[in-house]
Amino acid sequence: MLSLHIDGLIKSFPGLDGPVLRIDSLAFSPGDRVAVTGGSGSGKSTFINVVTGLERVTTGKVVWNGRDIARLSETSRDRWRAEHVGLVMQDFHLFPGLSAVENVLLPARLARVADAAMVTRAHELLKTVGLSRPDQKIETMSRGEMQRVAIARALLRKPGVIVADEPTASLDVEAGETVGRLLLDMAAETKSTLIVVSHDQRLTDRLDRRLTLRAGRIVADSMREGVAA
Ligand SMILES: Nc1ncnc2c1ncn2[C@@H]1O[C@H](COP(=O)(O)OP(=O)(O)OP(=O)(O)O)[C@@H](O)[C@H]1O
Repeated sequence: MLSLHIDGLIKSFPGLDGPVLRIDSLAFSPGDRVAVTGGSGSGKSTFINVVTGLERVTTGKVVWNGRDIARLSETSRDRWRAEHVGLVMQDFHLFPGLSAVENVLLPARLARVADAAMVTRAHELLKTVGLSRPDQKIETMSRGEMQRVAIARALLRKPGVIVADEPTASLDVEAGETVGRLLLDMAAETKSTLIVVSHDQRLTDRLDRRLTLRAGRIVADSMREGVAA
């Protein structure tokens, strides 16, 4: 579980009139489950990119458990992210030619931390997400199955925070329901802080807190009553 404190964050791109993201102050407690919503171009992906260190902020602090990742070099941010963040992206970022279990293990192998226990965990995670053929090649899987592989991969190293960008967007209702539930159940199991960008109301209604972005600003930040587990 990780806490997040953002302070004086500005993200600008050259050639634009103003910042695409501006957050004066924001805090997530360890284990928070937060939905991030907002219209197209409101800054949701930029928010994810800066809180995970994929992008460097222009100014400001992004402090995870006391560590300001905005001050780290790109290499150190990459290392920090690999250790602490489970990323589930809309387009999966899986590798064709590799099997389901090879995809789950790939980041850990690249980080040289894939020991026997992790191989066992990869197989267990695939079972948990409902996939019984660990050796099936990615390119032969349905989109719902691919998203489950991506979730298993994100959870392999028991990340302190899971960040999912539109995890149900390209799935039909039933697969989206399954993937949403898995994400919540598994975040609870690893006690991870959970940040989900989504337009899927069935999914966002299950989260405790909802941030709404407009033109790069947080325009609403609400706790939800009677959240379904
Ligand atoms: N690398 C970049 N260079 C210039 N402008 C950028 C860059 N990345 C994002 N932007 C701009 O920043 C704004 C926010 O983009 P962002 O992708 O964060 O929005 P979003 O809320 O995720 O949108 P969508 O829901 O359409 O994916 C947009 O106006 C976009 O054009």
